[in-house]
Amino acid sequence: MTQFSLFDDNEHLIFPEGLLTYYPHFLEEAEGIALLNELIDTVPWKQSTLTIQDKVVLTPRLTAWYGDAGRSYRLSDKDFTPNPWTERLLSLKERVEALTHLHFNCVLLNYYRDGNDSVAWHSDHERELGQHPNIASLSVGQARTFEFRNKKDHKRKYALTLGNGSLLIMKGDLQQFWDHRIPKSTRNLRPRINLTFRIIH
Ligand SMILES: O=C(O)CCC(=O)C(=O)O
Ligand SMILES: [Fe+2]
Repeated sequence: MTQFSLFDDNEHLIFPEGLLTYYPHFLEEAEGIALLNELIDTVPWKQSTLTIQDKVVLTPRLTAWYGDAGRSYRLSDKDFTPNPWTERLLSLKERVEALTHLHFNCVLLNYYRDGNDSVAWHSDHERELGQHPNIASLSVGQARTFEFRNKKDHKRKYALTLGNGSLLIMKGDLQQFWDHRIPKSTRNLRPRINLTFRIIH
């Protein structure tokens, strides 16, 4: 398996090195699509709400958490109990760990049903994730654009396409200095599921 830094050539002069590692073919094409279909059918998907300027709105995607049994997690000052690991998700976690030599105790699944689904600008920089969280992000299904923007200088912006079966490792200072998002698209997009393996302390 080849491993390469995303922002080679000119771009790596601007984008700090060591913040991202991208494996375009962590899963083969067919395995990615099989995983997509299995997860669409078997995961207890939920659509949560968020409050924007005193208005309660539905999150524009479906989500599910899985994690180590027997403990609940605290994230963004909310307590939640994850679903227990399934064999499939545990074996994916172990493959990611074997490749990256990192360790994870939970996974957040995001299901983007079509181009209307999205995640807004944010960083995963919660106290519970630690100062320099390593997050492993596995994507299956429809390729979607993933954008980064420097928190202080919004003109410093990068985009990359996260394809079916790809694995993106986000590490170091990335969450501290950069926001990321999956923008909506007016194109007619097929479903995509993203799995972010994390450690919650
Ligand atoms: O779907 C993606 O690739 C990103 C998801 C994400 O940023 C998150 O769950 O925090
Ligand atoms: Fe994120």
